[in-house]
Amino acid sequence: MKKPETIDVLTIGAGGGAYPAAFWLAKRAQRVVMVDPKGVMSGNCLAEGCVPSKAVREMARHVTRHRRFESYGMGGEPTIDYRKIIAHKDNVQRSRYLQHGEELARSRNIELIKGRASLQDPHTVTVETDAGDRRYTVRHIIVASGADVFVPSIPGAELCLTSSDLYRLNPTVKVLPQTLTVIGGGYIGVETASFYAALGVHVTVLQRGRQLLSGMDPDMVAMLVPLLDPRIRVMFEIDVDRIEQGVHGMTVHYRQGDFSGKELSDQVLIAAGRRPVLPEGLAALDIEAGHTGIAVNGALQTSHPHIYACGDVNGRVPLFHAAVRESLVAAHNIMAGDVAADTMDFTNVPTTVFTLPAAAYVGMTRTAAAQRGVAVVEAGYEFLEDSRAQIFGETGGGLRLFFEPRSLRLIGGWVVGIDAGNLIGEIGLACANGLTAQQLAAFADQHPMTSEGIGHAARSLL
Ligand SMILES: Cc1cc2nc3c(=O)[nH]c(=O)nc-3n(C[C@H](O)[C@H](O)[C@H](O)COP(=O)(O)OP(=O)(O)OC[C@H]3O[C@@H](n4cnc5c(N)ncnc54)[C@H](O)[C@@H]3O)c2cc1C
Ligand SMILES: NC(=O)c1ccc[n+]([C@@H]2O[C@H](COP(=O)([O-])OP(=O)(O)OC[C@H]3O[C@@H](n4cnc5c(N)ncnc54)[C@H](O)[C@@H]3O)[C@@H](O)[C@H]2O)c1
Repeated sequence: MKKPETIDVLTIGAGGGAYPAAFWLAKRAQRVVMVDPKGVMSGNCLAEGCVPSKAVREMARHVTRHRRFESYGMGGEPTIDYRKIIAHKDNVQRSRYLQHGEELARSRNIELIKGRASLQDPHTVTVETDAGDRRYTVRHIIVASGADVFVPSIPGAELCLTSSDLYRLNPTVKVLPQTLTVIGGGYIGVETASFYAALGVHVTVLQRGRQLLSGMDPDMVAMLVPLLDPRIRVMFEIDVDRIEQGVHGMTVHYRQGDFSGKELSDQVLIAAGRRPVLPEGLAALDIEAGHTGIAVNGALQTSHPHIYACGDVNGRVPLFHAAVRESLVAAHNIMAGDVAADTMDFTNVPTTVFTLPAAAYVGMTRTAAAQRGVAVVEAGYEFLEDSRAQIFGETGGGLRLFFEPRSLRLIGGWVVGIDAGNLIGEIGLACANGLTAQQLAAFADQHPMTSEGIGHAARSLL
C-alpha cells in the first residue's frame, strides 16, 4: 500500500448525508475526499429511492387525474405503457447523475473515489478500490453510509422483490403484474401499493400490526386510508410464515391470529424496513451503534468528537432532506473545530408519505402530545371547502394544526390530501421558527391555493 495521503475531511458515502458537507467544506479550502462504491453522488435517494419512486408516482397521479377529468370534459381511460414510464424514470436518474458529475467537475478541493471505506483508527481510513487500497490520514470523518433493505428471515423471502427491483436504473420490473402482494405497510409498501393500484394493479398489503404506517399519527392515518384506491386491500395482524414460487405465481402463507391462510399473486414485494449500513472498523473504535444506527448528539458527533454520523446511518430521521441538513450541521461544527456551533432540530423535519393522495406531518401532533402529557389547542381546515381542491375534484382530506395553549405558538401539524407534501413545508417552517396563530392569521397566503387553509385554521382560534 502507498504512503497515507493527508486530507482534512473524508466522507464515507456520497449521498445526502455526505455531499452537502463535502461541497460546503471544500469551498472553505478544506481538502475533502468522498468515498462511495457507487462512484457517483446522491446515494440511494437517486439510485433507488426518492427520485425514481416519485417519478413513477407522478405518472400514476396523472393517470388518476386523467380518469377523473373525463367527467370534466377531458381525457377518458388513459393508456399506460409501463416500459415508457420506466424509461422516463431512468432518464430522470441519468440526467441527475450527469448534473451531479458536472457540479463535481467544477469544484475545487474535492475528490470522489469509487471504493469502500473502513476505519483503521480514529484518524486513519482505508479505501478499497479496483486499483488497490488507498490509505488516508484525516482530521475529520463524516460517516454517511446510509441504510439498506432489511429482508426478514422468512423462508422464501429471497424470492420476493424489494424496492430496489422496482426503482433502480434498468429495474427488474418493467412489466406491471396483474396482482401484487406487499409484505409491510410502511412508507415503501403503502406508497408502492398506491402507485401500482393507480396503474391498474390489484394490490394486497399484509401488515403485521393494526395500523398502516405504524408509528405515524393515527388521526392522520385514519383520514388517509378511506381516500386510498379501493383496489388496495389491506390485511392486518399478519404473520408471514413462508413464500413459495409456483407455476402460476407466488403464494404467501400467513397466520392471522388462529387462522392460517394464503395469498396468491403474480409478484410479492417485501417492504419490511431498512437497516443502517455500518462501515467496517466502527466497533473497534468503541463508537456506539445498534440496529437503529450510530448514536449521535445534536451536533451529529459520535463518541469521538471529530467523527460525525449523518443521514440514515444514525437512524434518527431517515429522510433525504434530514440527511442534507445533518450533513451541513456537521460541516459547520467541523469548521468551528469540532464544537457544537450548530445543532440539528430533529423534531421539525417535515415528512410526507407520497401515496395518492399524500399524507404529511411535522412536529408534535395531538397524539404525540397526549403521549407526553402535553396539552395542545387544535385547529382544522377541510379541503371540501377549498377552492383549489374543488377545481381538481380532490376534496378529500384536510389539515390540522397544533398550538401551545398559552402562547398559541405552532408546534405541529398534519395534512392529508391535495398538495400535502407542499403544505407541510410551509407548516414546518412556521413550527421551526416558532410562529404563532396570530402571525399565521396575519399573513396573506395566496388564493386560490390550498395554503389559504393554514391562515383559515389559525383564524378560527382568534
Ligand atoms: C424506495 C425509497 C423511497 C424513498 N423516498 C423518499 C422520499 O420520497 N423522500 C425522502 O426524503 N426520503 C426517501 N427515501 C429515503 C432516502 O432515500 C434516504 O433517507 C436518503 O437516501 C439518506 O441519505 P444518506 O446519505 O444518509 O444515505 P444513502 O442515500 O443510503 O447513501 C449512503 C451511501 O453510502 C455508501 N456506502 C455504504 N457503505 C460504504 C462504505 N463502507 N464506504 C463508502 N461508501 C459506503 C452507499 O453506497 C450509499 O451510496 C426513500 C428510500 C427508499 C428506499
Ligand atoms: N416518502 C418518504 O419519505 C419515504 C418513502 C419511502 C421510504 N422512505 C424511507 O425508507 C424507510 C424504509 O421504508 P419501509 O416501508 O421499508 O419501512 P417502514 O419501517 O416504514 O415500514 C415497515 C413496515 O413493515 C411492517 N413489517 C415488518 N415486518 C413485517 C412482516 N414480517 N410482515 C408484515 N409486516 C411487516 C412494519 O410493521 C412496518 O409497518 C422509511 O423508514 C423511510 O425512511 C421514505
